[in-house]
Amino acid sequence: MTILDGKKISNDIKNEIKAEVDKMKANDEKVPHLAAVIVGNDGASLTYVGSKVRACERVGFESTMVRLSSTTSEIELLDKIEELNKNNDIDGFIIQLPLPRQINTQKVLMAVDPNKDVDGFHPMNFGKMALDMSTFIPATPFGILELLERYRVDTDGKHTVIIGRSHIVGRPMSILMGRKGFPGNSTVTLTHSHTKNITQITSQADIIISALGIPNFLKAEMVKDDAVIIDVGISRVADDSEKGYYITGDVDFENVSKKASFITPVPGGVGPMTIAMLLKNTLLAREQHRQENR
Ligand SMILES: Nc1nc(=O)c2c([nH]1)NC[C@@H]1CN(c3ccc(C(=O)N[C@@H](CCC(=O)O)C(=O)O)cc3)C=[N+]21
Repeated sequence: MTILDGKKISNDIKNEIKAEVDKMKANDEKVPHLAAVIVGNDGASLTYVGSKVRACERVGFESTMVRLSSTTSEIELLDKIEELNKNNDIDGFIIQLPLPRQINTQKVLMAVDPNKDVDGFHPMNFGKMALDMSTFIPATPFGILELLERYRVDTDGKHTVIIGRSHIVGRPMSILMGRKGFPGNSTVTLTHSHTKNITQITSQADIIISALGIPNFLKAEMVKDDAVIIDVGISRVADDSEKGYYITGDVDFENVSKKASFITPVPGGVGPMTIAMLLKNTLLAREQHRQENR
């Protein structure tokens, strides 16, 4: 059994990006600039955005955190997005999800300039991804592909079962794993809350990608020998530690890891990869903007 070490790989990627940024600096070129918009003060969201900003600093990117109150109206957020769209200094930006109830998420994601949409959530970019055109691939799916690639996990002709059909992970992942190429060429089954007999389906999977958010959902009995297990779940479970919680995935790691050929841990698996790939998309955005001379 091999642990897919997202912490290590994300560090390697950050070092590669930093080397690119150092070259830009040596040539007196503008470095990539990422902005992150956060509405409200949900603890988990703040932690993630904080990690993104710190990652920018680590690789030498400029970063801007835009904090808006939880009572921000949709119009106010759309105005902010327009400002970021027009600001030539910003190469890419993200709107941290979930958004408060008064704001229509679809409307907001459509307002982001597709050329700055480093999350890859705009329908134009999602469509390009589905059509194999070059675009920003959403950071979490992109991170999973990168892990599979760097560990040379064979996906060709394999049966990949995805648990969860979210717009951010499950749905794009189902498209990416079925695309031509490597990683890809899988036969994909997308399962969700209305799926019947899920154990029967997961038991036949060569690769399982779980993006559900239910601790200990995937148990050893649901997995065949030598399966590849990608755990995208991140749940906070209350405990009496200093933090007041611990982080766990969807997978019963202790027992499932005994059967798996490859498995991602939580923390230290897909999470850190998400951050690294957001940086990679921002670098890509800068390169595109440089070619347009700005
Ligand atoms: N517009 C938008 N883009 C996102 O990419 C986005 C989002 N909204 N909303 C929420 C999810 C979640 N997400 C994570 C990023 C890093 C870790 C991460 O670094 N996890 C660490 C542990 C972090 C901890 O200790 O809490 C790990 O797994 O090792 C996790 C989750 C990005 N998301």
